[in-house]
Amino acid sequence: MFRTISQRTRVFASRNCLVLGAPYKFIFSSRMAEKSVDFTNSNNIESKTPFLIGVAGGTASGKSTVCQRIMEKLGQQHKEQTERRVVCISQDSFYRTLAPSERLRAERGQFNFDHPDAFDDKKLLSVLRDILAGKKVEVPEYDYITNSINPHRSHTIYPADVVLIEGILVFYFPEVRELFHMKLFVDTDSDTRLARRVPRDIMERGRDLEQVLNQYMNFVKPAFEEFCLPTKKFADVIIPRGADNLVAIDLIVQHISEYLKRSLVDKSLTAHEYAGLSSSVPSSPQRSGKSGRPH
Ligand SMILES: Nc1ncnc2c1ncn2[C@@H]1O[C@H](COP(=O)(O)OP(=O)(O)O)[C@@H](O)[C@H]1O
Ligand SMILES: O=c1ccn([C@@H]2O[C@H](COP(=O)(O)O)[C@@H](O)[C@H]2O)c(=O)[nH]1
Repeated sequence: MFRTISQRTRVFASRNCLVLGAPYKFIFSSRMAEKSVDFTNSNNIESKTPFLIGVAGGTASGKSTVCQRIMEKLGQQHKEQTERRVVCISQDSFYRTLAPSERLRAERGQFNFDHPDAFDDKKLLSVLRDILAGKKVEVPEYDYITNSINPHRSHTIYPADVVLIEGILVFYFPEVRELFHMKLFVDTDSDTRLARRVPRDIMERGRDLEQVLNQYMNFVKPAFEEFCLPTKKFADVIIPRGADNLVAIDLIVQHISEYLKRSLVDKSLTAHEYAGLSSSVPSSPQRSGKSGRPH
């Protein structure tokens, strides 16, 4: 059911996913591989779809840091935006605009930003579809201090070969989840995540200790258990300890590099065809229609 790629790394493999840990052997599951997305661009010409990688995990698990490490190792971090072959987008850019009453609640720390309803999943879906169609897209910048989209700034995402989308609930919405060619789940224990979130939210997101802890206990922790953690089962690869797991990051980088190399040599290679190269296992639950929402 699994294809053995190398004998160097131990992988704890369940039927449908990998847990990348310490030494033994590296096994690829076809769940990384079975997406078929055929799109045409606005000129009705079939365009090459980028390889879309979803990166989920609890708050402060290290999703952005893992993506940053991947970009660095692929030498993409310091390239001009228009030159990048790998780009990264945050699901936080797709928080929805709050109604005035919700805004007041948010200011008092009484709005649940960890619930799926806090996101504009339709907009996320439409942007991802445009990306898969090879289009240039504008992604809003989210301001955690004002709890709203920054009206003065957005980021242009130019067509790239590989697109990483990171966020707490990127595997929650079935239509979004089904677009990914590869799904990673950053699995960092809750104590470590809270210990990282507290200083981050105080230093970078304009909160005080009491606000951070209240929000965590009232919303973040229960929503993680109800909405985020159940989506771990959709992951192809689970990364314990996040960015500390250099072995896992190297393996993922190796996989992406291979795709980048092959797509340079063979310009007509699609993300799906590449994914198919490592495929030999039956459909994932969502493709065989056995699963919808994760809980
Ligand atoms: N492996 C690590 N060791 C120490 N600090 C880390 C590590 N990974 C992330 N952090 C820090 O923890 C905080 C949250 O990390 P981040 O990558 O932004 O998580 P997420 O994107 O999942 O919210 C940041 O301040 C980051 O610098
Ligand atoms: O206005 C906001 C919007 C979001 N949050 C919190 O952010 C995290 C998600 O971001 P991570 O980088 O994955 O931590 C989520 O847990 C929200 O609670 C916020 O506090 N305020």
